Formats: sequence, C-alpha cells, structure tokens
Amino acid sequence: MSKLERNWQYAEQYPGETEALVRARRLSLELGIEPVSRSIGAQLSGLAVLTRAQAVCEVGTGVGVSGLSLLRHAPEATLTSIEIEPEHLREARTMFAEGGIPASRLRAIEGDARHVMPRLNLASYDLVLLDADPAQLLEHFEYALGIVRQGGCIVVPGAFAHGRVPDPAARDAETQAVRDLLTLVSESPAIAPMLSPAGDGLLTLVRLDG
Ligand SMILES: C[S@@+](CC[C@H](N)C(=O)[O-])C[C@H]1O[C@@H](n2cnc3c(N)ncnc32)[C@H](O)[C@@H]1O
Repeated sequence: MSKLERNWQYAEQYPGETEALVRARRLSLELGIEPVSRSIGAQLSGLAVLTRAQAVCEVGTGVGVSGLSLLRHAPEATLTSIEIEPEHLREARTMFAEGGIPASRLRAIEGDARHVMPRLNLASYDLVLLDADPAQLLEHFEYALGIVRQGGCIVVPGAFAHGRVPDPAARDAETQAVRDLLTLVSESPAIAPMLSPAGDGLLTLVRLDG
C-alpha cells in the first residue's frame, strides 16, 4: 500500500460514528445503497456546524447515513430530504426515528429531485447535499444554486466518480457529468470550490454572490 493510500485509509477509519450511523450504514450496504464514507460523514457534520445550519437540503436520502451526519451536531437544523425510491425513504424514516431525530426536524419528500427542487424556497438553505444520480448532477446543481443562501454550501460526494474522474481514459456519461461540474464551478466567480480526496472525493462549493 502506498503512503497516500495509507493516509486515505487512516482518514476513513478515524471518525467515530453514533450507533444510529453504524446501524444505517450497515443497512445501506445490505440494501446495496452506497452511503457517504465515514470521513465524508464527519465533514458533513462539521459543515453543518460551520454554516450554522438551520435549513439543510439533501438530494438522495438513501437510508439516512448522510442525513444523520448532517443533523449530528446541528440541533437547530431541519432536514429536507428528497428520495425517489419509496422503499429507501421508508427505511430512512425508521433510521432517523431510531436515531432520535424528531419528525419536526425531518421533511422527507418522495419524488424525483428534478420535480421537487424547483418547488423549494429560493436562497433559503444553508447547506445542500447532492448525492443522487450522477447523470443528473448538473441539473441538480442548477437547482441547488437557486436554493442555497449566500455564504452557504453545496456539497457533492462522489466527486471522483469511483476514481474515474482523474482517469483521462474514462469517458462515460456519469464521469463526464462530474467533470463538467468541476470545470463549471472552477470558472465561476460566484463560487469558491474545494475538492477533498476524502471518500470518493468531496466537492464543497461556497456560494459567494448575492
Ligand atoms: C448514493 S445513494 C444516497 C446515499 C445517501 N446520501 C447516504 O449517504 O446514505 C443515491 C440515492 O439517490 C436516489 N435517487 C436517484 N435519483 C434520484 C432523483 N432523481 N431524485 C431523488 N432521489 C434520487 C436513489 O434512489 C438512492 O437512494
């Protein structure tokens, strides 16, 4: 194992998780839903604190690993979580309830993010997580840009598309969609982008303009 791989592995194993997170992660893997990695979960928890999050939106609930992470250290925050698969959302509701998240802090919306996001209030979210279908990432990003407040963040796990983004030979549509987003935000004067090698890559975008 190279030094970089050892560093990465150490960072992934370092964060502690609550029992609820351990349970949700296990269920997620059993159901074949890829949850955010432990280090990304820890970064989501920290970002919710740093942005003083009160309103958080996530696209791609899964069974709740990212959502539980987002709410972990932000007791004031409520989560609007969008999921297209009813079965995933049903399991997630159970995981949130078992994790002690009261129903008042969770607005779980079943539906396609492309239909739900345009109905959300503009410039009113402190933090928006995009973790659904990579092929729809650019579309989700455009909506996210509309609903995040100035100084708030849009967070995109999977920014390396399973390691394919840095590989010039990888030219599939999903990889290309992530590359297109990386290029778009790096050229935008309205966004401060940060790309971390945590998990499968975590892209954090701070909205700068009014
Ligand atoms: C990678 S999993 C999310 C994992 C979750 N964020 C976690 O860390 O536990 C992606 C989820 O997005 C959902 N999804 C895919 N396309 C969607 C869409 N257009 N709108 C809403 N949800 C979608 C899938 O059903 C799946 O549950």
